[in-house]
Amino acid sequence: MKSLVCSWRHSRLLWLVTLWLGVIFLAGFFHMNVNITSSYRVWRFSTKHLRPSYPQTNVMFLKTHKTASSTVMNILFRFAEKHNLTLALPAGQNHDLGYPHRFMAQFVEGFKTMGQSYNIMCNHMRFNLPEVRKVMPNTTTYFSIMRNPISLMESSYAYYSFFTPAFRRSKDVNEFLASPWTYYNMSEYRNNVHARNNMWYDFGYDNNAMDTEDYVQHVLVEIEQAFQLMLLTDYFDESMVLLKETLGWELDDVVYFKLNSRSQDTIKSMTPESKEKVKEWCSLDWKLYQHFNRTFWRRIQEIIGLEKLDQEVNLLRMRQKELMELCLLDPMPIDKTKIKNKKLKPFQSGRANILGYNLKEDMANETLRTCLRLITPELQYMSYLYARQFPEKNGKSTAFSLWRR
Ligand SMILES: Nc1ncnc2c1ncn2[C@@H]1O[C@H](COP(=O)(O)OS(=O)(=O)O)[C@@H](OP(=O)(O)O)[C@H]1O
Repeated sequence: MKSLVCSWRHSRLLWLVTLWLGVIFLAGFFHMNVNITSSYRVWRFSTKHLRPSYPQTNVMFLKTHKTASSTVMNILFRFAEKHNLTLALPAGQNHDLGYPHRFMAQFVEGFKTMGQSYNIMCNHMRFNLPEVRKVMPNTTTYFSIMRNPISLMESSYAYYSFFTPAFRRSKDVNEFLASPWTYYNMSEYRNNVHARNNMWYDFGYDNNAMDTEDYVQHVLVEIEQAFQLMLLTDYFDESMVLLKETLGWELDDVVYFKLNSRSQDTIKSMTPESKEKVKEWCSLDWKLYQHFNRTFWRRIQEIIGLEKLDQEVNLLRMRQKELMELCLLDPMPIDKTKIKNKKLKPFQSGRANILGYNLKEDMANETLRTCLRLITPELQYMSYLYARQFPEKNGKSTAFSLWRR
């Protein structure tokens, strides 16, 4: 009897131990599963950093203001033409996607009938992810560009000197920055977006918000989740190499001529005090820029490393030089008054004297097309592409028959 009880106790103990081991095993399994899932996420994320095996054609570029974004836009327009892609262009006579209002899907020409069948979106907008997602396919790569807020402020001041009330009231950028609250009125909110934390605003956030650690952290995380790549104006050529690698594009796809640049006499030198003041006055942009400057260089290390980056940048510059020699009459961008073909004059604004180009004469047809695409200012290029994509609609007011000769 004792042995029976004993063996019964034994088997109960055995059963309990088995159950216990089972529980530990299952817990371990689930724990491992969680780890597998999270490392899978990390793995999946990091494969995004590898060069895709075929060129990505679904691309959303948030065109921030005064950040070399028109040069990037020209690259995207040329790529769209080369691959016969569909652009998400501003509806009707508009030249941007509803800026300074938050983007809405209906700001895109043809959205109601075309739904998510666009490939490239790159006009100015105030970013609004849920609405952008209604227009762009799920496979879209999102990227944008940021500039050091100090030089950005100087550029914005010149370009928006008449448009932005805070700038209009001050004599120059140094006077404005010496006492910004004297000129900046919160009630003129939307007209003043270029005067304070303009990048923060373009990404869809409140450019007058309180700069607190939690808030900034929250926004940085949101932007990182929405955008796969952040470029830097201040390292434009390095950015082009990174863009080409991220999208699986060719070198020629990202070769460019600098667009929307200013004459030297409209560039104001900023005092050391003004430069320091920008970091405080635009502290949200300053933090944004610092953060994405760090992620930019980390990404360079991950994808190509500094040595290969140098080689690629050299190749890009050599090809750029080659094309400049092939296409351009003058070795540098020229004053607007010297542009022979008035249809190629870039849009002028404020105190900025925006430069342009003259093409060499007597080029063969195909070369002429290549060169024209490289120097065509954004409004003219957009009008041309709009007319091509929507031949049944009235063209945009700046429509030129550049390619019909
Ligand atoms: N490749 C390259 N590298 C560095 N900087 C460049 C490049 N292309 C354009 N730019 C400079 O970008 C400024 C114009 O920016 P945007 O085209 O974004 O302006 S706009 O918002 O579309 O009006 C304008 O800056 P400022 O000259 O300081 O005003 C351009 O000179």
